[in-house]
Amino acid sequence: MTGLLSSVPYIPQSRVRSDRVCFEFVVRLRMSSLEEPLGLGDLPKLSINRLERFSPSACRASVDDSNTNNYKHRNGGNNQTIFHSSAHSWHMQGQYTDSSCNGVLWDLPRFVKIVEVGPRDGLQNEKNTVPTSVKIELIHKLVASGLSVVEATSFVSPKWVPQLADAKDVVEGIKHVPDVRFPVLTPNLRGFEAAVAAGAKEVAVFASASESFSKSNLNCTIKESLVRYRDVVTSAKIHGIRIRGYVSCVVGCPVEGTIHPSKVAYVAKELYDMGCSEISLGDTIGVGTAGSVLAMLEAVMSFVPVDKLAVHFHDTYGQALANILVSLQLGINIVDSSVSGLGGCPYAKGATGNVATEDVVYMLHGLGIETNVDLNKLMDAGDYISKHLGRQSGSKTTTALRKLTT
Ligand SMILES: CC(C)(COP(=O)([O-])OP(=O)([O-])OC[C@H]1O[C@@H](n2cnc3c(N)ncnc32)[C@H](O)[C@@H]1OP(=O)([O-])[O-])[C@@H](O)C(=O)NCCC(=O)NCCSC(=O)C[C@@](C)(O)CC(=O)[O-]
Repeated sequence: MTGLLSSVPYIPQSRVRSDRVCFEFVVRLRMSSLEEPLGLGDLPKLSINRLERFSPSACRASVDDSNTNNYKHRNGGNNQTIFHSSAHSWHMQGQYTDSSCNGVLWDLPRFVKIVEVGPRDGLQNEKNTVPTSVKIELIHKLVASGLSVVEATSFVSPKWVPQLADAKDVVEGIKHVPDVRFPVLTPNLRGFEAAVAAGAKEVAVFASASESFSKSNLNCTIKESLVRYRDVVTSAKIHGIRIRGYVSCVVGCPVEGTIHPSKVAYVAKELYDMGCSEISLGDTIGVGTAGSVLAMLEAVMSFVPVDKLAVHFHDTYGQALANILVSLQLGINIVDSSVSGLGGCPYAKGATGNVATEDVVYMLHGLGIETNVDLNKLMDAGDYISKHLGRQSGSKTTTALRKLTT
C-alpha cells in the first residue's frame, strides 16, 4: 500500500483536501492498472463536487496598479475605451476596485490566449452553407482584430458535415496570412493528410469523454478514436505539425447525462501522453456550472499540466463566463470562444453556440487581463458574419454597445 501511495502526485498543500487526495489516488491507481476509464459507480462516494475553498494567495502585483489610467500601457493601447468617454464609466476597460485585492479575485493570469473557433465550430452547424469567400473574409476580419489563433475549418467527411466541405479552399484562401495560427480539425489520418496537402500547419483531433457522443460524432468508440489519433499524432510529429486535442462532453452528454470527471481525466491524459501539445476541454452542450467545471478541471489537472489546458464552453445555460472565470482562477490561460456566439455541434442536439468572443474579451479586459484583441474590430467581424447569416449577434456585449452608439 505504501508503494501504491507513492504514485499519488504531489499536490500543493494549499490546495489539498483529504478527499481530493483520495480521489486522485483512486483515479491514478485505476488508470495505471486498468485499461478502461473509471465508471461512475467505481469510485467511493467522494465529495469532489463540493467547492474547495482555496486560500487566496497574494494578489497579482499588477492588480494593485491596474486602473483605467495605466490600462493603456498594460494593454498596448489598443483597448483603452470603446465608448464615448463622457458617460458609462462602468464600462471602462481594465477598471478595478479594491475588492479585486481582497481575495475575491486572485491569481488571475496577466494574459489570456483566445482561440477563436467561430469559422469552424461556429459555422459547422449552420443550416445554410456559408460561401467560401465569406468564411475567408470573416477569418481576415478576425485576424485584423488581433486574434492570433483562429480555428479555420475541418477536414472531416463532407457527408457528415457538409457545411465545411470547402476546407481545402478555405485553407488556400488564408495561407498567405503571416504570424497567425490556423488549426484545422482532423478526425482521422485521411483528414490529416488532406489538411497537410492543403497547406495546414496545425491540426486538432477530437475525442469524447462520453461513449455515446463518440459514437454519434465519430462513429467509433472512445478507444477506437484514440487509436486513430495515435496514427495522426505520429504522422504530425514526422511533419513537424503542432497538434491540439479536444475532449468533448467534459461535464455532460446529450445521451448519457452527467459525465464523471475521471472519464474526462482519462481521455485528456491519453491525448496528452500521445503528444498533443494542448488539450481543450469542451462542455459541448453547455451544461456545466462553476461547481461541476471545478471538479472536472481538478481531476484533469492531476494528469495534464495546467499550462497545457484550454477551456471550451458552449453557453446553453448562460454559465460560460462564470465557468471561464473559475478556470482562470485555477491557472488556465487559454480560452476557446466563437465570434458572435456562433456555433453548436451537429451531433449534440439542443446545444447552442460557444460563448461569444466579444463577451469573453469584455470580461477579460474588465479584469485587466491582456488579450491583444481590439474589441471594436472584433465586433465588426461579428457584425459582418451576423449580417451575412441574417440574424442578430449572439454577443451580449455587442448588443449592449451597439445600442449605446446607434
Ligand atoms: C470520422 C468520420 C469520417 C467517420 O465516418 P464513417 O462514416 O464512420 O467512416 P467511413 O470511413 O466509412 O467514411 C465515410 C465517408 O467519408 C469519407 N471520409 C472519411 N474520412 C474522411 C475525411 N477525413 N475527409 C473526407 N472524407 C472522409 C469516406 O471516404 C467515406 O466516403 P464514401 O466512401 O462513403 O464516399 C465521420 O464520423 C466524421 O467526419 N465525423 C466528424 C464529425 C464532426 O466534424 N463533428 C463536429 C466536430 S466535433 C465538435 O464540434 C466538438 C468540439 C471539438 O467543438 C468540442 C466541443 O464543442 O466540445
